[in-house]
Amino acid sequence: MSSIKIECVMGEKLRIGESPLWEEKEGTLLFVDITGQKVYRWNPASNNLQTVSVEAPVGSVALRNSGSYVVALGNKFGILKWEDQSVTTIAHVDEDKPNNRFNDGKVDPGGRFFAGTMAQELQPAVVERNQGSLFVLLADHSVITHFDKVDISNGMDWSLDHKTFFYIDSLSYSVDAFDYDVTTANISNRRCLYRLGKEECLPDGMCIDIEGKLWIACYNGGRVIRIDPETGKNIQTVKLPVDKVTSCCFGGKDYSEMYVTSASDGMDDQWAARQPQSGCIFKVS
Ligand SMILES: O=C(O)[C@H](O)[C@@H](O)[C@H](O)[C@H](O)CO
Ligand SMILES: [Zn+2]
Repeated sequence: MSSIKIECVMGEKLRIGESPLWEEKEGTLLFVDITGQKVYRWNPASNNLQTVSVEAPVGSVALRNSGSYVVALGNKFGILKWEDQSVTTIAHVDEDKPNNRFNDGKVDPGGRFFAGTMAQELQPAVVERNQGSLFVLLADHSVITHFDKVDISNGMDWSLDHKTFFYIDSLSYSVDAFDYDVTTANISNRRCLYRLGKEECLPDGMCIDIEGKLWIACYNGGRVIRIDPETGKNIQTVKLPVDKVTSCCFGGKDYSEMYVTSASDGMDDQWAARQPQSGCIFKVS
């Protein structure tokens, strides 16, 4: 990425765009609008945009081998069948915390679905603290709880050798690393890899690139940053024309493009007028 091009490619204004994911087989980008309670499938080549409305805030979506999707919806894991727009619940979490909802999630290198929860926000980034947990959905639909006392469970990914799990609890302003055992999904030895600076603001979604470097979406920081997990240093900053940058993933031909989601919830009229593309999806190439 020596000379960088940033384009707004999907102009529908989402409330909280999140969980972008490239579906290679279809050549489509999947993503959710959390508070808009929708899952989207968008084909950049044809610009065809499909939507499924769901009955609760949807934090994340992931692919299944069978062609359907798994969603982290409200306080449930569900299977989404696109053809009949149906969601079937397969597991519940946080049943003692009716104000909680799922947030970001991702499939690990062993095919398990990791997703975390948080208390519903009173306004963006304002939550009752310590209410969330990080969960793992296994193939047999049983659920493991990795840890609790999370403020806003957010971005995650795994190192290319599968030995490290990277995780963000947004209000800690930190990107953390754990040792990872891909045979058992065990995590251990939590440490801070990178602490966000003032201008970077809140860490939100993240993804890893083919060189093993991490890309972090900076909510209210208007940028994505590239972190070297070996040195814990910021090695690149890419600014976007909106402040509420929420998540990122690689996709497109040979995964050579980065798609970045954004949000529009929580902006007053003046702020929204200054950044009319808030809530859109950007392509960085
Ligand atoms: O998208 C998410 O992860 C949360 O649901 C959002 O509400 C914000 O990003 C959060 O407030 C900032 O961390
Ligand atoms: Zn997020």
